[in-house]
Amino acid sequence: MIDRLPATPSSKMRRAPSSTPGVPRQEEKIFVTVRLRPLSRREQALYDLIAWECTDDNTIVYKNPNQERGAASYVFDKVFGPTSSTYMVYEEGTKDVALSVLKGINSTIFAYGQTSSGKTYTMRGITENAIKDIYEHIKENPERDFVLKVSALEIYNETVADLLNHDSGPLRLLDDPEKGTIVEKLVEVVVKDSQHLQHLISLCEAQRQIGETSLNDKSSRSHQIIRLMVESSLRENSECVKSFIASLNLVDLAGSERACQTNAGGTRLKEGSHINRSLLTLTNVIRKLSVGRRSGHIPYRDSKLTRILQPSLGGNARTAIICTMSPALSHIEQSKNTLSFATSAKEVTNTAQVNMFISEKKLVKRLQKEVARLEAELRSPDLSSSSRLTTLLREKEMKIQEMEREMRELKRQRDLAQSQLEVERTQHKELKGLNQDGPSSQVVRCLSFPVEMEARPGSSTPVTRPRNAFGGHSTLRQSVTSTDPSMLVHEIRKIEERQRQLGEEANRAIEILHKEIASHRLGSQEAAENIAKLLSEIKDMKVVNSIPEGIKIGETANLQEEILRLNSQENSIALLERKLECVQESIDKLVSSFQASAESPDDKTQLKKKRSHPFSLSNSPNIQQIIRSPCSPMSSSRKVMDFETENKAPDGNVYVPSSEKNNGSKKYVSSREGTPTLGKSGSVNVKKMQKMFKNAAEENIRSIKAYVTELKERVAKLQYQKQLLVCQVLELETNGTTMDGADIVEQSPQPWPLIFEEQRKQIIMFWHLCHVSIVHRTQFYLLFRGDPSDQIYLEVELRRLTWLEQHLAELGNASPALLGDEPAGSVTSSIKALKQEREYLAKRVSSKLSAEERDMLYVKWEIPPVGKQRRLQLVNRLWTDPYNLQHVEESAEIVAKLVGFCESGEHVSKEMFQLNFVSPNDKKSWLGWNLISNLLHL
Ligand SMILES: Nc1ncnc2c1ncn2[C@@H]1O[C@H](COP(=O)(O)OP(=O)(O)OP(=O)(O)O)[C@@H](O)[C@H]1O
Repeated sequence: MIDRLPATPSSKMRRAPSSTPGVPRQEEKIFVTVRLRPLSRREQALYDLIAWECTDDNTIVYKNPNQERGAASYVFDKVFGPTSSTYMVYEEGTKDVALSVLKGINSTIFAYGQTSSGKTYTMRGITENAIKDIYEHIKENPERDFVLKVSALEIYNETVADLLNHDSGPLRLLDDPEKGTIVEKLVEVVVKDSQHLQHLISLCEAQRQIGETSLNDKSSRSHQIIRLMVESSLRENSECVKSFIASLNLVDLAGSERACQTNAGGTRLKEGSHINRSLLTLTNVIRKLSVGRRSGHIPYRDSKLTRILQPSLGGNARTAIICTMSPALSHIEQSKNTLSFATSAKEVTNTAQVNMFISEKKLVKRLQKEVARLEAELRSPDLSSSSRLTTLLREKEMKIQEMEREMRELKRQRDLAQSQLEVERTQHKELKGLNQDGPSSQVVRCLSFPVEMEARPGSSTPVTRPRNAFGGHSTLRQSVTSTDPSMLVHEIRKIEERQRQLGEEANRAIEILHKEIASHRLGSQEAAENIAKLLSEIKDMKVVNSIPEGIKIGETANLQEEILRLNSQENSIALLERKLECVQESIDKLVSSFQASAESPDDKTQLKKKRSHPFSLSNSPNIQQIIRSPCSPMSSSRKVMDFETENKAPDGNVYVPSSEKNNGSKKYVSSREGTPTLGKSGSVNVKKMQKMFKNAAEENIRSIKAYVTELKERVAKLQYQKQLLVCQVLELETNGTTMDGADIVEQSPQPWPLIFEEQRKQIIMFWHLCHVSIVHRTQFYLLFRGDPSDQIYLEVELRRLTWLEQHLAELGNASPALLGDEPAGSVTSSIKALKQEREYLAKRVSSKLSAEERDMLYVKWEIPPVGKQRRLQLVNRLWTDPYNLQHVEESAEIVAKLVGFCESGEHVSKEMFQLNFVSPNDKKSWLGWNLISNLLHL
């Protein structure tokens, strides 16, 4: 724990750079106060004059009573006049520093001044108050243990003596590399309480060298240092082993004196010269320190006093100096010297820090406690292990119960699946029995199954499965797993029905678009051309999109025929899709040409355009119907609501004074902001109207665009559903030629995440076997991550790959990798294509990956540091291990970066993802479907 340092006047404080990690240091200047005593009886008797005055708490002024001239003033941290009590001096000048010792910070308080100026008088009071406060603090902090030790010494004639052990004789000073200067054999007494301490201090005083001078009856002839060591730590039961330790030095210096003033001779003269010499060293040290440590050598070693006080002078301590002064004019020179010393002292900076140490005693106790605890644990091992075993057993039991429950559920599901399979087998055998003409006609016979069997009473064929409406994925999945040909035919028809509805919807949209555009005939040539083009495209679309309604589900259905028919329709679907794209492009052009014309600065042209193309939405009443259409992405948006409200006829007009002062006419505007209406004067805000019309038209076209996009996506979805059906037909055909009913895949119901993992593993394996483009693998892998809606895509991909793999095995030389472009290619060419793709990706390594990323990948993928074509080596290692899922994941990440699959920011719609083996960036549409048809050779 690190305690905050005691408060210090902010003017004196600044943070030190943290040089000692873990221990806070604080730079702080010495706190300097001046105390001016009253005139002594002796001075009064001599009619001495008062030469000093404390003008405020910080300023002392010299006023020469004999001269009228101006006075010199000195400013310090605190100045105490003759009426100030010692308590006040303690409270305001030294208490804060003194009590730092309780928080682990060394502190020193000393009094400096000429002889008889009041040093001893002041220090005595300060010591008393400090002791009182220290014990008060100890009382208020019972959670801490405090240990106080006291030692005392005097330096008399440059000899150090122990004031608590008078018989010890002169003591030596030793230099300790860690502790600094120490006084050898100095007795340290453990203090019992405050009285004990007071008593010890009084003993010291009694031992101190005192002599009578002409200035002071009891003049201190030595420097006295009382050192109080304070150790504190948290009490026994605490886990904290850290303790504070610090010392408080209470220093009463001997007074500087002038022999002429003290009338000293003999012993006193000798004492005086020693005193003055050591005080001179102290002054030199202070002066040097005051101009900064860079000023060079600091002469600490020139006196014992400065050696001992070294840490307090610019070192690890907080220091307060009280400079005592006589107010007498007769001592003016000495007083000025004192103030000069004080002025230097206030510039000296100390660096105090909290002194912490690890209490060995506490550490030992804590370790002993820990050992005892461990021993106790060791002594009763059975207890702990048995309770652990019980917990483990309970956990195991719960697991077993859970597994049993799962087994029961699995059994139930298996029985259900088996009974379903039985039904399937019976059905299949019956169908097989109808056809004896070989594999292909077998399929035809299968497909000749009556479509609406339930509707035919008296039918001999049992119908066990209810015919669901063909709607969402769940129904589709059910149909996928069933592989019932009649269901397939039924589903194909349902899809067609949906497709037809979609077509109708598209036609309606296009018609409205047509009307809309017809009502907005633009004036410019370019726009007119655009419109003409758009109209012809729309016309084309209507032709293309008219999917024959006449095809009715006949008495019998043939899957082969169905596929042929689907295949022929496919062209029209692809055409529809392309046309939708053309319409979109035209709309884009229309918008841009309209914007260009609207931005024209020519007001006349604007007006002309406005007149000829009033973009009034009232011209297209059906547009709201489109927007409200359940298929429209705008159907529920707040935008539509605003749009409707914004454009309807205003409820009432509000009079607004016109700002156009040129005609001073009054103008009426709609109560709705921005919707103009004709004013009584007939003036129209043309620009405003143009802007409004432009916004409305743009909004309209945006809605249509969104709607066209949605149509495209829905067409794409239908395509996938169809693809899935075709795959089923293929599978059925293959099964029909090679297997009997027993070979129909028995699927145990599994949770989707497991199915997903399984299918994805298979797909990865097929990709590898079929040398599929690694860009395709990456895109598919990253797009389909196990969402339940991914089922259909995985199903299609898996079926296609299964079929392709079989197909390759049969042909021995087909090309799965180039399915989109070369349906009849060879394995060799697909390998070649893959190689080219890798070379292409290798070229992107430098531009798409940073040098750092490259280096990291080279290391990770173990590409030798020297060697040619490191980039190609890296790419060649991608997607090479289908068994290692981490390898697959990492390969996908790298390829995605190389092709910018992730960074493009574009939303890659799953529905729009084409299951052909080319990049989705390739603009070709529906190649996947064409490919399947081609492979079917239909
Ligand atoms: N602030 C004060 N108010 C009243 N009397 C004071 C004050 N300061 C000092 N005295 C008196 O002045 C006399 C000299 O004081 P003191 O002995 O403390 O001086 P000193 O600086 O320690 O002298 P020396 O250096 O010679 O030891 C004492 O009689 C003391 O009582």
